Amino acid sequence: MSFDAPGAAAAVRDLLLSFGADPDSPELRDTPRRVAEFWAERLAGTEADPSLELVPLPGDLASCPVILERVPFVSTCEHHLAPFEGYATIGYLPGVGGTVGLSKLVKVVHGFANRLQVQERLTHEIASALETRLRPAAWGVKLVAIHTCMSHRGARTPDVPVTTQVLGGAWEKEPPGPFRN
Ligand SMILES: Nc1nc2c(ncn2[C@@H]2O[C@H](COP(=O)(O)OP(=O)(O)OP(=O)(O)O)[C@@H](O)[C@H]2O)c(=O)[nH]1
Ligand SMILES: [Zn+2]
Repeated sequence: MSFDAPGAAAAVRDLLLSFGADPDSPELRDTPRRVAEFWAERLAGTEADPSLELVPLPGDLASCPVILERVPFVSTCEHHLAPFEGYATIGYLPGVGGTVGLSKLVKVVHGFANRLQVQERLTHEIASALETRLRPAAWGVKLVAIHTCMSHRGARTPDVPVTTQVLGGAWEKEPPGPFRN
C-alpha cells in the first residue's frame, strides 16, 4: 500500500463534515490538501527503508565509540494519530561493517520516526538497523519522549517523559555513560 494523497484529502474533507464544519468555506477550503501533505511528510518513512542510509564511509578511519545525544525527533502514536516527540541517544562501537557519517545516524532516527509507531517499536527498528547494517561490536538506542495522547487528552499528564532503550553487543552488559543516565 502506498500513500494516497487525494484519498487522504477526501478523508479529511469527510472528517471536517463529521465535525459539523464546512469544508467549502474560504477558511477551510485548503485544509484537506494541507493535512494530506502533512501526513505525507509524517509517514514518509513507511515505504522507505531508512536503514539504507547506513553505508560505511570509505578509507581507514580511526575507530572508536560514536554516540550522538539529544537528537530531536517527532513521531506519531499509532493508537491516536497523536505526535510523540523527544530526543534520541544513538551510538555504536564500530565492528566489521565500519563507520558511517554522523548525519546518517540522524537520518535513520528520523526515517523510522516517520511511520505510525509505538515508542518501543521505533527504538527496536533503529537498533536493528544499526545491528544489521553495521555489524558493530556494540550498539545502543535510547529514546525519551512526551506523548501528546497522554498530555493533551485521556490521562492528561503533561510532563511524563517515557524512556525506552535497546542495547546490543558489548554494551548489553556494560553500557557507556549516555546509556546509563
Ligand atoms: N506501550 C505503548 N503504549 C502507547 C504508546 N503510545 C500510546 N500508548 C498507549 O496506548 C494505549 C491505548 O489504549 P486504549 O485503551 O486502546 O485507548 P484509550 O481508551 O484512548 O486509552 P487512554 O489513553 O488510556 O484514554 C494507551 O494506554 C496509550 O497510553 C507507546 O508508544 N507505547
Ligand atoms: Zn497514543
